Amino acid sequence: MSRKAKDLLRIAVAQLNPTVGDIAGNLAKAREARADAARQGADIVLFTELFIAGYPPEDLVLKPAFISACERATLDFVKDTADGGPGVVIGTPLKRKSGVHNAVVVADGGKVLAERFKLDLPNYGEFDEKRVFQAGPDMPGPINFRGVRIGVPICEDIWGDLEVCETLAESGAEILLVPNGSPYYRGKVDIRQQVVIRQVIESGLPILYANQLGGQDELVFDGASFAIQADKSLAFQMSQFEETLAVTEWKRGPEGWSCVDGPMSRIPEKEEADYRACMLGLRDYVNKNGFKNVVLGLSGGIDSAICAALAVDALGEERLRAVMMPYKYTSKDSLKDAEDCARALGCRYDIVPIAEPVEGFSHALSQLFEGTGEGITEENLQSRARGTILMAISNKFGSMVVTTGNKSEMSVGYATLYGDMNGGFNPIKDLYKMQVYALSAWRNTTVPPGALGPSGEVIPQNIIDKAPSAELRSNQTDQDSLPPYPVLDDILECLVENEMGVDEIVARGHDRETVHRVEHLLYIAEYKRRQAAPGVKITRKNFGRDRRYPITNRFRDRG
Ligand SMILES: Nc1ncnc2c1ncn2[C@@H]1O[C@H](COP(=O)(O)OP(=O)(O)OC[C@H]2O[C@@H]([n+]3cccc(C(=O)O)c3)[C@H](O)[C@@H]2O)[C@@H](O)[C@H]1O
Ligand SMILES: Nc1ncnc2c1ncn2[C@@H]1O[C@H](COP(=O)(O)OP(=O)(O)OP(=O)(O)O)[C@@H](O)[C@H]1O
Ligand SMILES: NC(=O)CC[C@H](N)C(=O)O
Repeated sequence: MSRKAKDLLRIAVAQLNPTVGDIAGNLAKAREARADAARQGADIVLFTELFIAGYPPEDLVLKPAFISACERATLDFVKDTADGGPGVVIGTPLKRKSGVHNAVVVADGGKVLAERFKLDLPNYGEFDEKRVFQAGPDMPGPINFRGVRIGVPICEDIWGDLEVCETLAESGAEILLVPNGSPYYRGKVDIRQQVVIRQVIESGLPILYANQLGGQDELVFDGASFAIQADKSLAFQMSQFEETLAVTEWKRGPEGWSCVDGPMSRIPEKEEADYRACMLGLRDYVNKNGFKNVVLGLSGGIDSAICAALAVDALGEERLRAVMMPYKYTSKDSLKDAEDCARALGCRYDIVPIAEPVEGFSHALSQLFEGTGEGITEENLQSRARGTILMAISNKFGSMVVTTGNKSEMSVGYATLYGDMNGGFNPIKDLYKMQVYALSAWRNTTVPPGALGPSGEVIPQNIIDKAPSAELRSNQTDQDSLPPYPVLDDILECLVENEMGVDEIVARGHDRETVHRVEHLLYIAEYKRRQAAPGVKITRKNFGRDRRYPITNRFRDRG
């Protein structure tokens, strides 16, 4: 085993997929990774933020039993390092006199070399760390690891203004190892690199950034760990969306440490990245919650088609059951498109007509509803019959219902509560309709790495080309009720992601009345979103923790 580490250091980066709360499983994963790193001659293994607990543990941190179990597992892992193999930098919550901390333990030779506490607790967007953790009381100093002074800032410590990296450099650190739990949103890889480059400039030190992998409820941790040399160049790049361990080699020269060997993986472009995030988020939600398979309503429309493709890619064709539930408004085209889609994907396809349940409800209500005209109530009964059938299949076979509302629909409430909104998880909840089209067209030409589905046109072109329709009455299209999707999506992005004012949106060329209407629909659909299934976060601002609007809300922007 290499002990000559003064001028040469082999650092293994464990970009692994822990499960929140599975302390024993996470410890086993850490052990396996360390054994692998040892075989590859590593001196030290860098794990990601709170690896033993899984990130983010949220209010589990408030449970003393959870905290002590994490510390016990961490100390077991520390003992392992007595074998003379690699040392470790491992994240765990720790309760100390100063409170419960988001911490890192650095260990070698069977002993704890140092504990470090996160100073900057993120408390915005999806993060709530001030709720459960105490910030570290002191600026951290470097840790002597086999003669090398390493600094260990923890995730947000490199994002804020606390100058943790600079202070570490001033107190003699030679290299910075940063464990992260940094969730995906579109374009995040570039943002992280800019953040790290800024810290490299301020500290003059090379920075190794290790990120978690995997889905955790609404969040997807995309890995893509990397390092930036002291000269600001990219030293190595690990793959995105893949669980992997890489051993990197670092040399000490007259100018300090530099990375001389490490992987240089490709980072996917926009559509591929979003698609793979949705796929990984769905896969981990289903697997980590113990579902053997999933079920969805396949209508012949684009939303359910892309969800079916994502489910097959995430889980394999044998784990998806697609159900067409026709009624008198279902067109021949829809029947054919749904069947073609299921056939192209190779999944199970069943047809369960809903005429009987819908007419049964109508019959049961006929006296009560006497003298009223037909309208949205009758339309929603179709949707609720479908939702009930899917939940029955779920109960009978243990399949989780995948729900299929895109972000445009979820924004304006264009979905039926206890109907098509039924379901456990929504892989496209944070994709606007136009993005659903873009990703569908992209998937028809490309099978992403890690996808279990087939190649070719898995979403029949007719589904992409035809006008979207809920088919709840004759000749209905979405555009009867909503502005054209390119217009709607742009207005929504302005309102939701950018919090823009109505005047500003109108100045982009939108009709004022349309903007007011969309704003109103967005506000009055809050009650639906509060009852909606969770789904994968893809944008900077999703409808989960990122956006917390009141349901009861009379504010309207009238300039
Ligand atoms: N602030 C509030 N807090 C709590 N509850 C509130 C509420 N406002 C209304 N409600 C309740 O919500 C009910 C209305 O919501 P809901 O029953 O969902 O019905 P609603 O939103 O009126 O209608 C569903 C809409 O989704 C559209 N759509 C589009 C695409 C597909 C599908 C499909 O189903 O396949 C449907 C459909 O065309 C229609 O415009 C009210 O009757 C009231 O009980
Ligand atoms: N005939 C049907 N058979 C099975 N499921 C259906 C049927 N109609 C609607 N659904 C379910 O309800 C969901 C909502 O319908 P919606 O019309 O919004 O989406 P879509 O049909 O997938 O796409 P599009 O809006 O492009 O037509 C569908 O995605 C599907 O899961
Ligand atoms: N876990 C953290 O502290 C992450 C915060 C950081 N801003 C990120 O998104 O990467």
